[in-house]
Amino acid sequence: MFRWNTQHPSPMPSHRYRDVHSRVAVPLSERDWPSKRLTHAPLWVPVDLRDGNQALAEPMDPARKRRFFELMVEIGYQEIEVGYPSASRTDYDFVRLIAETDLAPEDVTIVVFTPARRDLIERTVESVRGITNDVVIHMYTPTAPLWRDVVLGRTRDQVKELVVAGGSDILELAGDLPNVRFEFSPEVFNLTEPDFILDLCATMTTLWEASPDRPVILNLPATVEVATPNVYADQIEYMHKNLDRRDSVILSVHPHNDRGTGIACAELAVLAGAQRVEGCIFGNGERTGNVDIATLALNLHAQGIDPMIDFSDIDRIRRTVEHCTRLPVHERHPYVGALVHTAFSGTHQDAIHKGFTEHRSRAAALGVPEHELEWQLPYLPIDPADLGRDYEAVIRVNSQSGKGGIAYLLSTEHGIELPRRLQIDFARHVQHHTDDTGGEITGDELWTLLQQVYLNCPAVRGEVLEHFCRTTATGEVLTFVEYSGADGRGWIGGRGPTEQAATKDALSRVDPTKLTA
Ligand SMILES: CC(=O)SCCNC(=O)CCNC(=O)[C@H](O)C(C)(C)COP(=O)(O)OP(=O)(O)OC[C@H]1O[C@@H](n2cnc3c(N)ncnc32)[C@H](O)[C@@H]1OP(=O)(O)O
Ligand SMILES: CC(C)C(=O)C(=O)O
Repeated sequence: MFRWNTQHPSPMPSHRYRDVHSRVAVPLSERDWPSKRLTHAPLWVPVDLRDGNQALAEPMDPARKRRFFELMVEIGYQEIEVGYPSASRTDYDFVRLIAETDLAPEDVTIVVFTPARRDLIERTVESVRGITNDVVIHMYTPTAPLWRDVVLGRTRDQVKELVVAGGSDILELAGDLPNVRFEFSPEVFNLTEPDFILDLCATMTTLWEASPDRPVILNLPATVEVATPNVYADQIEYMHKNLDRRDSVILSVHPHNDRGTGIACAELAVLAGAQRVEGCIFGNGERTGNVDIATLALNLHAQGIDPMIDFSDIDRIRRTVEHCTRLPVHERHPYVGALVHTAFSGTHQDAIHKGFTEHRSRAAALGVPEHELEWQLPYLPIDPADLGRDYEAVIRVNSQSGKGGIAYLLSTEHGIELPRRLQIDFARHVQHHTDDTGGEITGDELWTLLQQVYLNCPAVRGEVLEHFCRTTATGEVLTFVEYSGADGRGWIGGRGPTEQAATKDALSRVDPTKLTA
């Protein structure tokens, strides 16, 4: 039999790891999420100022925190985790700044984060005193077996006591503040026994008297991503179906990206019943990061669903985020990377070029502005213009490119539409050039090469077959003549202020002895 797979066992010690199903039970047997659809945006909660910040070698200074917060407000986030006020003076002072100024518009909810430790809870509650906005006090505790054993050194019952003690402290210190609500996160939810999570969540919603008017946020983090996204979706759907007081709970998720599938986890979790998603804009965060809530939002946009956040100037957002985190956003990062709307390869460029032409003529035929017309372009999942990008970088030419890309650059940057047969001829010259240099060739360099090859070359001898006139973006006219010479067919050009002058120039360079005009 044909041996089509010739891979060998690797020397990697994979036997050291256990699969997720032997680490945690996932009791869901009938699942609804696979047949559900995304129809609207969940409540997004950026945690860049807390979870993202705690992952930076150099945490944000007050000016950076403020700039980031202002950006989040400006683009539409309505609930923002602003810090871990008991952990550092910067975080505490930032919460006080919100209390003492009008930095936060009144409809923005402020979230502060605390562990279940009375001294730290006291400091947290102190930090939010005087804030008139809605406030969420977010308490977390490790609950997964490894964390119970190794980090806390407590049994399940003792962890429950810790959670109840923390929850009671919060209630005692902030329960009478009418603008304050509560959030609980069992840390490493995805590795904790489901019955324990249900027990802790029921205990907290009872203790905090969750009601539809004062719902409790239960945030179920994949603190460390350990399974395929369908497993997380099953875990979330199980909670969605079995949580106590479900109508008084806002079910939230907080995926990380250790396996590179944080986005899929969040999307499937929303299908499974999650209503709120915590993450970071462009995915900063511990290790491989928190889930990227910009990509999540734009994935909705690309499906025709309003993300409720304004990414229409994505490069300005990127620059601000890069400034605040001091981390660069990768060129291939979905939606925002410098190269994500660019095609270098010939067949893709050809398709995009044709797609733009079709788009323009469809818009004209329907009498609809191009930026309003339904988007159907090959290889471009969304219109870069929706994100404030122009079309300049959509096509870039190197040795992988073909005539379509070259023609596109000459057309968009120099206003000149080459006839198809000339495109084919010129593409051979460009290919030699890019093979020699090994690099990219810009629109201006293509223009220079075009002039070298056809306009600044010596005259030729041959018989004129056909000629084409083209007007450039600067108004100059170029005439290209196809001729048949001793070595076969070729092209040569001439230029002038008018068609007549350009044609006369071009024809004179084919065979001056036959010139009659
Ligand atoms: C998943 C997450 O993102 S969780 C957030 C993580 N973020 C941070 O840790 C950033 C800010 N943290 C800090 O500044 C500090 O760790 C502080 C101020 C919170 C505590 O500092 P320290 O008192 O010096 O404690 P340290 O950090 O060394 O150790 C943590 C202690 O808290 C315990 N602990 C950890 N999580 C929790 C929790 N959620 N609730 C209660 N206790 C906790 C640990 O078991 C350990 O206890 P031990 O000292 O008895 O062994
Ligand atoms: C405690 C929660 C919210 C968290 O940051 C995590 O698990 O990553």
